Amino acid sequence: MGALAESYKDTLLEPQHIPLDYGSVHTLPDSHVWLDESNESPSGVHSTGPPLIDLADPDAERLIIQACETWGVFQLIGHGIPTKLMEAVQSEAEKLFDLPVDQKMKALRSPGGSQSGYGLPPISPFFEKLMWHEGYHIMGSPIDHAKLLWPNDYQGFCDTMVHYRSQLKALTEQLICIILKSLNINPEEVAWLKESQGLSIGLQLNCYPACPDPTRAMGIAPHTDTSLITILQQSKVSGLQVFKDGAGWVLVQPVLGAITVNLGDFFHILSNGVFTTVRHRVVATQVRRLSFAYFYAPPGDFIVSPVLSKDFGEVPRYQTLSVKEFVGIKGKHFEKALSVIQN
Ligand SMILES: C=C1C[C@]23C[C@H]1CC[C@H]2[C@@]12CCC[C@@](C)(C(=O)O1)[C@H]2[C@@H]3C(=O)O
Ligand SMILES: O=C(O)CCC(=O)C(=O)O
Ligand SMILES: [Fe+2]
Repeated sequence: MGALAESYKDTLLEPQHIPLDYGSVHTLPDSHVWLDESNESPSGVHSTGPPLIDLADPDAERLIIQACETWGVFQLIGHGIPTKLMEAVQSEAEKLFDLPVDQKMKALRSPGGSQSGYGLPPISPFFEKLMWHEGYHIMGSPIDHAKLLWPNDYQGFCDTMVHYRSQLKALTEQLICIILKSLNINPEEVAWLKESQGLSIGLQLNCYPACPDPTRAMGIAPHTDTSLITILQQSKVSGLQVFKDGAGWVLVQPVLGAITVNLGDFFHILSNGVFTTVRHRVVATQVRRLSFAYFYAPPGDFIVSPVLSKDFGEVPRYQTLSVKEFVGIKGKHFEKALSVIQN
């Protein structure tokens, strides 16, 4: 199923690491109070956000590379993902998160197992407080878990998710080719791009329930993605913020029909630190917000080695290691993982 299935597999999920029955909670419990960390730099919210790029623009490739260097995130239109499909994913996910909590608990992610299923973000054990979040992760076939949720009516959900995943795969690989070429790597020579064998692909459905006290809660704590790139579909409700040096936390304002593209840790290492692995978080909101994140990483045995050149530097800033090894280091050291492998 790929190396990402092993992410955070040794982080200890305690009994409290299960989502609350959010519908029945009307004040923020102490377990979920992050004080005003989620509000630490309100000024940043007013800065201009990451660029909006049209993939059909003749200049798109240059703009994408520029965004990889400066922001590590951009919004994309002209991406070819059908609006109908994006809407279908939204409505299937709504149907899922609308289920009574007892029903959702039947598909609870099992500790030590693969990442699939219902639960809090796997990074939860790194924090003292809990996030105002419930998620559902799909890795490999969605059928087994969906059957637990809807014993007689799982096909529509599964077909939609599988169709969405395959459309996103094609788009993701198109973007990866553009970025690899800028690193002087010939995509034709990258075996996993041609054969798709052993790739790590995960589709995470995120739900941030309506929060009674959003400024003191946290949707998803700051993190970088353990991926090459992540494709994110935000709903109309804003909440995603990215950290930009000099500006602080900057809102990624949802744009109708656009998708958000994040660079993850592996492109940062491959580019010898020139492309940004964007640190981001999600603030809690007064109204429910859904988002869908598609994570793409190379096979576990792929060796990630910084590209060296005049443009990317002649001295490697990071150690060479396999995807699997980095996933292990991330699971242990989380936000410090990149500094652990720094030369
Ligand atoms: C495919 C992936 C990427 C994972 C690990 C594995 C399965 C779940 C993903 C997320 C989804 C929610 C945020 C995050 C930070 C988390 O807690 O779980 C992500 C994490 C990562 O990007 O590291
Ligand atoms: O909800 C969002 O906009 C972002 C979610 C996210 O960062 C993730 O799933 O890794
Ligand atoms: Fe993320």
